[in-house]
Amino acid sequence: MEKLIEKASVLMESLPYIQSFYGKTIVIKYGGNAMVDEVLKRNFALDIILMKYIGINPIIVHGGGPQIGETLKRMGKATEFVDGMRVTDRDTMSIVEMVLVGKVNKEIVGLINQNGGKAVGLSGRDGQLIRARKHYITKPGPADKRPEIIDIGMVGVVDAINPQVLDTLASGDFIPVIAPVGEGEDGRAYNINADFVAGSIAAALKASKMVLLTDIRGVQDGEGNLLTSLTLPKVDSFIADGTIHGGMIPKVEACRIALDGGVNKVHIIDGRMLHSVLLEIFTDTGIGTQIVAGSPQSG
Ligand SMILES: Nc1ncnc2c1ncn2[C@@H]1O[C@H](COP(=O)(O)OP(=O)(O)O)[C@@H](O)[C@H]1O
Ligand SMILES: CC(=O)N[C@@H](CCC(=O)OP(=O)(O)O)C(=O)O
Repeated sequence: MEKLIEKASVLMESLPYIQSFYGKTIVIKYGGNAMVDEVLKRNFALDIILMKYIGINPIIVHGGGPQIGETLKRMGKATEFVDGMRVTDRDTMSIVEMVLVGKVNKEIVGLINQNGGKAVGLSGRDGQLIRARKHYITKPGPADKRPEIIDIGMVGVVDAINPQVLDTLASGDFIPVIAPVGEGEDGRAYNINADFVAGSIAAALKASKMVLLTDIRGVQDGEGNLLTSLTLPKVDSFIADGTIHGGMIPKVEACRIALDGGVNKVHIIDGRMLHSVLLEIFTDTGIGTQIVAGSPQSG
């Protein structure tokens, strides 16, 4: 009996959160490194279905970096990253699109639909959802020289988001699942880091929350301690001293884009933990790292 009462109190703990998120949009970025095994993937799908059934509007943006890497390796194609971005020549771009749109996207859509949800897969090229422009990396040159500009091929940054297609899907009770491929003015496909896509979509929709699922507990300090809350000025100093590096940089930058765009709350959490999305959204304690705007003084 006590166990049953315990169950009821767990449900009750979620009531204020269900009330406050009812009818609201939450953008969830599902990183390729968090798609570890079949049980995790199925439970991620179930979490999203539950959110939808209780009246939240979840929007999924997925990655697939490791999955792209595996396919490129099988095809004997080398891959290189500059500042966390995959150098993407024309051949690589068609493989990126094939893996993200044709494989990873369809797998997530399939899992949600098999378990009773209504998911629709999209790439940023569908319904002009993501307009991209070419991304160049700029490195400071020697004191008296101009900065060095590095061309990394068909890598894009988000130029504009057209949320019309997402609004249409939400009004039909569908769950949009978005692959991070955008289309340029030249009509070509561009490979965009999925964190940036999530941040830009959350900002365009003025989402109530954005949650980035990754393969680590959250942002850690130099000693490896989990930081439960972090301000943007502190993020800047952690990037400057190298505490935040590699794949964590696009995540915190995506949080900045979302916060600047009016998103209320942004979180980086461990997607390898079962039901991590639900724990973040529906419990008093939450998990992972919350990033807040903060003032330069507040650290
Ligand atoms: N300060 C930091 N705190 C936590 N992780 C960090 C930090 N700096 C760099 N990282 C790295 O960022 C990684 C997450 O980025 P990434 O592997 O690109 O994830 P995803 O595939 O989910 O997008 C972590 O596994 C970790 O190695
Ligand atoms: C430009 C760039 O690097 N794009 C990424 C897109 C996929 C992605 O972001 O996947 P994760 O979230 O799983 O890392 C890539 O090619 O790997």
